[in-house]
Amino acid sequence: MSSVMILKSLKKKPLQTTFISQSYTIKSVSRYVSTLILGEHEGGHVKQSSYSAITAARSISEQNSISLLLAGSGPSIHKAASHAASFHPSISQVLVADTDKLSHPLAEAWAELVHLVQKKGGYSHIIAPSNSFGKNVLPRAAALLDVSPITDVNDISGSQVYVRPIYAGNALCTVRYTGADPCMLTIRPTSFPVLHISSDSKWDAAPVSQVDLSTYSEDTLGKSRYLKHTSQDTERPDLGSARVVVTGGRALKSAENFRLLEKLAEKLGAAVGATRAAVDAGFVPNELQVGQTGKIVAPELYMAFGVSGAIQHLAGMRDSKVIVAVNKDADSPIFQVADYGLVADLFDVIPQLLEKLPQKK
Ligand SMILES: Cc1cc2nc3c(=O)[nH]c(=O)nc-3n(C[C@H](O)[C@H](O)[C@H](O)COP(=O)(O)OP(=O)(O)OC[C@H]3O[C@@H](n4cnc5c(N)ncnc54)[C@H](O)[C@@H]3O)c2cc1C
Repeated sequence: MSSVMILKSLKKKPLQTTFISQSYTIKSVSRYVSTLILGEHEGGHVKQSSYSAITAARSISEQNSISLLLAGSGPSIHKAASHAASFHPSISQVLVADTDKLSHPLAEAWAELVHLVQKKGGYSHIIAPSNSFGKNVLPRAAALLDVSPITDVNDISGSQVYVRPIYAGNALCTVRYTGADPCMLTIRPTSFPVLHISSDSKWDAAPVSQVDLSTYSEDTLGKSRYLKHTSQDTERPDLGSARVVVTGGRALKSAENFRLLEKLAEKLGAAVGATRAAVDAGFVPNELQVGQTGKIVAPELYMAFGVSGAIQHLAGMRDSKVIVAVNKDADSPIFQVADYGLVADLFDVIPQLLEKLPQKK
């Protein structure tokens, strides 16, 4: 690596844009705030993205009364509910909708459930993570409740003022919600780190209550049918929540060459990501795509190999804490967002990294 040039660049920050009508002023409105979080669970545990939604709810108001809604059937939902009830003192209650009709997270069935729970609970806010689950369920539930949702929120400046990216993340837009309750949001989990509390803190676990499903309408349930669930069968961390991500672009040239990146990921305990060009070329499956039409990630370390840095790709990774880019072309746009840049051939760099990095224990 001796003959390569190292670039240190200033990260370009997205433009901050405020689209608030002049007649409004930003101030926190003092009123009773209660939030329903749409929670996802797997294997008896609530997913981290749902806990990020709790952090977002706390940003709306510290006095927020937060209810976490879980749905499904069997012992795993009760295990997840019991974990969640003692996860953080800001959780006021855990609601469990225990029915076979919700064993699989079908959007229509969930939307109907949210409609029912909102009618009973009268929450001022409803929040879901901005992932396939939240993006699927929340707009449908919003339509049933006749409100307009705000999506992809990455900052909260008051109980009704939210920041969200526009133009593929090149500008941030501040919006004020002026509609009727509930104000419905999808939030970017990477922007709201999960709240942790020291293990010696003591508080009473939140109550776990069953949702009364006697009026749960099944009318909408015939519109979609559950077929099967496939998930990444890997010991590597999940791309959406990994601390380190190594991403390859079109320059990798083949699925076989992506094995190099996988070996690097194994050494670093990282998740593997890819650009859309690499996915479209069939080097890796679609679920590894990072970007505007792929996953949004914000790891501690993002390493991009042979990635040009198209705006649609940057939209999915520019919030990463440290970005390292390796590219043959010194003028490649990826260097505008990189903290550390290496102008080099990835086929020289990756084998050297593999040789020098110790095996992860
Ligand atoms: C509506 C829409 C949505 C999109 N959504 C996404 C999205 O979600 N995610 C996404 O990634 N893209 C998305 N795209 C595509 C995006 O515009 C780019 O085409 C894509 O990101 C480019 O991928 P790439 O960087 O792998 O390929 P290229 O742009 O072809 O870049 C390859 C890079 O590799 C470098 N290189 C070549 N050989 C080597 C080598 N041996 N060593 C080191 N460097 C080398 C080159 O200098 C170049 O910079 C979208 C496009 C559209 C229109």
